[in-house]
Amino acid sequence: MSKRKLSRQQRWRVEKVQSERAQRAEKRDTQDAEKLAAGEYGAEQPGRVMAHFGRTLEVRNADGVPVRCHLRANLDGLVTGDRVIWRAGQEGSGVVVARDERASVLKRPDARGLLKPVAANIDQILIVFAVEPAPHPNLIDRYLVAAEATGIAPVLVLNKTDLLPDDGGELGQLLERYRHLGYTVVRATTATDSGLDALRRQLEGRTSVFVGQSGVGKSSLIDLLLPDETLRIGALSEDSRKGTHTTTTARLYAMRTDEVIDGELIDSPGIREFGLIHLDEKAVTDGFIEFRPFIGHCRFRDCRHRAEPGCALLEAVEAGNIHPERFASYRRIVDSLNAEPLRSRP
Ligand SMILES: Nc1nc2c(ncn2[C@@H]2O[C@H](COP(=O)(O)OP(=O)(O)OP(=O)(O)O)[C@@H](O)[C@H]2O)c(=O)[nH]1
Ligand SMILES: [Zn+2]
Repeated sequence: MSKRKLSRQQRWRVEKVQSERAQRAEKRDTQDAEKLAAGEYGAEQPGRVMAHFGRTLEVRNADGVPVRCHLRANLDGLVTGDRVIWRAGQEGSGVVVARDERASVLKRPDARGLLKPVAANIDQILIVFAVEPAPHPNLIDRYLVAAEATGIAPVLVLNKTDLLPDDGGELGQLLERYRHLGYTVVRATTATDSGLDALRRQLEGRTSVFVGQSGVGKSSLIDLLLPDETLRIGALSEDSRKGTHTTTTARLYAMRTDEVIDGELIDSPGIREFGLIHLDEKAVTDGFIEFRPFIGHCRFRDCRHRAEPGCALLEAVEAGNIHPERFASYRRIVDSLNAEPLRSRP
């Protein structure tokens, strides 16, 4: 039912229910504090947030078992991937009492365009490309720049290598260029049994997210990496029954071999759509990692690296130290930011 169609009385009831709910939550928090003081909770132990639904969290304990927890009143803004300290209560639930320092945070714009953390402690962003659909020339650079701005290491994953010509084709050469820049490049295919071996090695011991254009095979890869698919989908549909936003809630999944966790994925539709919005010109320049030795060496301090005399970047392109296609790509990305001021505004 649309909100506009609610009668005044219905609206009043909705507000009443909401305020009662808020009061109950507040009361629960007070009770928690009392229980904590009274020693009704177990010892402090480490855990990791697998998912969050308002003030309820799913926290994975040290043995990898999920526990429903709620938040202590003074803790707010926990996100999937956060490492926390929690204490077990009765009936298999618990309370989160503290959050560890975050090693990294992935942010996304909310409905109003404000950047909000959606996941924490991610070790690498896997940028997935495919032989088919072939990436648009600037696309890899756009993803790399966006990843560099987060401080989280990007990894290029070329998927569908079964479709690659024997000589590797243009795409093979392109990826060599990125490897030369220092980026990790991994090849994958879901078409053969050993097609994910290199990818699995790259995922081992790390927390990763998959991003990339539609159709490159993210779902196919994730489904193979997390074969317990019913569990995964089951968890998602359970969330939607409770009325939480499955489209925005990120979830942490453990990849296991013989019950041992050997890597973790954080996934949500929003994270998969990760892209270049919200960057300014400086962030784009900084995101081209091979530019770094030359930044600050232009004759003019406010050089925009267009046609200025004594531009260290242009000279580096001339000298063959910056690939002309990367530089052209840089230009195009900066121009697109200027052309879309609304999208680049935080
Ligand atoms: N030949 C080949 N096809 C693949 C491979 N991996 C995935 N595909 C196919 O590519 C198509 C798209 O795969 P998806 O997994 O849906 O891609 P996605 O990135 O999740 O796409 P969105 O959900 O739109 O973001 C499907 O038809 C897959 O079967 C591969 O390694 N080789
Ligand atoms: Zn310059």
